[in-house]
Amino acid sequence: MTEQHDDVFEHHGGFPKFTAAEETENFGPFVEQMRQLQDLAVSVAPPDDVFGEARALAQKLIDLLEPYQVPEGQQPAGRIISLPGRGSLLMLPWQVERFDEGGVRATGVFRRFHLGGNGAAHGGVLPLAFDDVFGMVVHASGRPISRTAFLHINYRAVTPLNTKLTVEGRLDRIEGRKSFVSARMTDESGKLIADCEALMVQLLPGQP
Ligand SMILES: CCCCCCCC/C=C\CCCCCCCC(=O)SCCNC(=O)CCNC(=O)[C@H](O)C(C)(C)COP(=O)(O)OP(=O)(O)OC[C@H]1O[C@@H](n2cnc3c(N)ncnc32)[C@H](O)[C@@H]1OP(=O)(O)O
Repeated sequence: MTEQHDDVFEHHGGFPKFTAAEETENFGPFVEQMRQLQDLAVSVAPPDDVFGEARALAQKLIDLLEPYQVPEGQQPAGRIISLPGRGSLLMLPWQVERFDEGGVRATGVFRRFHLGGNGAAHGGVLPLAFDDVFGMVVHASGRPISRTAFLHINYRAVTPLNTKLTVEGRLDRIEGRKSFVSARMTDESGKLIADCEALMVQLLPGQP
């Protein structure tokens, strides 16, 4: 943690105390355009001079945005719960539909960017989806921010791309610092795609 962080944030455990950010006119559409670019970057095969043009345009974007970097917790990305993936490019572009003590439900699709093989989502993106939902489950149930100690996934069926899926997660039980959580990923017919159990451990003061 830098001195700058200490000035700006109240801490709990090793995490800064995050606050929600306001949605603005251009940020959400910008994130969606960046996602479209990610999908295209992994799915196009143009002549090399087209990549040359793309590089030049990308460099313009980098030059435009680079002066505006801020410390963790001050950027809108990841802090706007009304946006898919809370506006974070790392998170899946899913929309939170329920966020309360009874649990968290998010719906969305895996896109071309998430392709593993043979038209299915990469197995590594499912833990990302579940882990983020569990972070929100802990937050929504009023528990202190915790870190994932273990996360166990059962892949029950091939995970399709471009198909609306739902993840529902909840807090099952609490033992001191330990929150035991579970979640299910289903398709619109209710078919189980994957289920997951995890242990989230509340951080002690000073723990990173
Ligand atoms: C923003 C605002 C606007 C919108 C609102 C949105 C809100 C959204 C909020 C947020 C969403 C996003 C949040 C994302 C969250 C993601 C979380 C992560 O992915 S964190 C990264 C991955 N995880 C790590 O890096 C952990 C690394 N490990 C550790 O740091 C330690 O191992 C830790 C803290 C987990 C435990 O270590 P110790 O030393 O503090 O404690 P010990 O004594 O080892 O464990 C405590 C108890 O837990 C059990 N335990 C620990 N690990 C276990 C394991 N792997 N399996 C079983 N039991 C385990 C132990 O046996 C012990 O149990 P006994 O108290 O004895 O009963």
